[in-house]
Amino acid sequence: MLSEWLEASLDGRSPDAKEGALAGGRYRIEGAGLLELTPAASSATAPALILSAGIHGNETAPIELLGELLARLEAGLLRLATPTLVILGNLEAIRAGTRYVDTNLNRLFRRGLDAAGMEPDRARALMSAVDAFYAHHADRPRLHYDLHTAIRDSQYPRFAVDPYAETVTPATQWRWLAGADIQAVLHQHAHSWTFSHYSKHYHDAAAFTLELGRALPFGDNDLAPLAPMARLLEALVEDRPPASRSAETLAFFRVEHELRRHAEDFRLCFPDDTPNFTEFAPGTRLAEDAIDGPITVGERPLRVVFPNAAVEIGARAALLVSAATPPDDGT
Ligand SMILES: O=C(O)CCC(=O)N[C@@H](CCC(=O)O)C(=O)O
Ligand SMILES: [Zn+2]
Repeated sequence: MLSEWLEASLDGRSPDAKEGALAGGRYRIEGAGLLELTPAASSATAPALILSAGIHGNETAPIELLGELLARLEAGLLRLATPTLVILGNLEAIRAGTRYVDTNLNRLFRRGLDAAGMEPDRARALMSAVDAFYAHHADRPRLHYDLHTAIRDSQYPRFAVDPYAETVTPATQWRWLAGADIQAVLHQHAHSWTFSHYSKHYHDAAAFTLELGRALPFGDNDLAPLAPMARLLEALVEDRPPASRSAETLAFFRVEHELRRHAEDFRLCFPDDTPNFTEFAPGTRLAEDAIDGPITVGERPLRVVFPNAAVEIGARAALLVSAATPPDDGT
C-alpha cells in the first residue's frame, strides 16, 4: 500500500506492493525512496512534477507533509491528474535523524560527480531518477519543489531559495508560492549544485528549495502553518489552479556574497541562535577565519542567511544577502 512506502523506505524494508491503483491513476515504487504516480489521463499542460523531501535527514516536517499528501491520495480524497515523482532524499540520514551521514547531499547534484561514498551514490541515483522522469514526460512543463526546514528561526519562517540559472522563473510561480504563504524569495547569485538547482540548470524546470520553518524531530512539528503549502501540493497533483496571491506580498532578496569556511579555526561573531535574515550594519565583524582573516560587512548593510560555523572545511558557512527588486509578477 502507498502509505506503507514512506515507512518501508525509512525502515529499509522493501514494501509489499511495488505498484497499485489509486484514484485517477497508479503508483509504482521505482526504488528506495522513489515513488512515481502516473495519472490514467492528464491534460497536456499538467506539469511533470517532482516533490522531494529529506535531502537533509533531520528536516522532518516536509516528510510529514508528503506523507499526508500520499494518505489523501490513497484515501481517494484527491484524484491524481499530474505525473508526479515523490522522492525521499537521504534515507540513511533520515533514519539517523542527522543532516547528513558523511557529507552534505545537497552540494553534490552535478553531472560528472566522481566522488565515492554513500551520499555521492545517492546523488547519482537521484539525478538518474530525475533525468528518466523528465525524459519520459519530455513535452510537459517541468516543476520541482525540494522541501526543507532550516536550522534556526527566521524573520521570514517560510521562504523559497531560487537557484541560479540562465532561465527566467515563470511569474506564476511567485503567485502560487505567495498563495501558499511563502513569505520571501532568495535569488542565488551563482551555481550551487543543490537538488533544485539540478532540475533548473540541467532540465530548465521551475525549481525551488522551499524552507518551511525550523527543523524538528518527527512528532514535534506543527503542520498548521504549512496548511496553505499542503493545499498548493494538492492542487498540483490534481492539476487544479492553485490559490494565487500577488507577488507584492513576497519580500525578495539576492545573495551578495557567500561566506566560506576555509580554516579549522573558524568562528562566526554572532550568537548561534541569530535568526535568518538578521541585518548587520556596515563595519560589523561577521566571522574570523584563521586563513582568510576577519570578514566584515562593507559599505552597505547585509543580512545573514543559513549561518553555520560547523560546516565542512571549504563549504558555505553563511549567505550574505540584500533586498532585491521584486520581479514583474505578470498580473
Ligand atoms: O538552516 C540552515 O542553515 C540550512 C538549511 C538548508 O538546508 N538549506 C539548504 C538551501 C539550499 C539552497 O541553497 O538552495 C541547503 O543548505 O542545502
Ligand atoms: Zn535542508
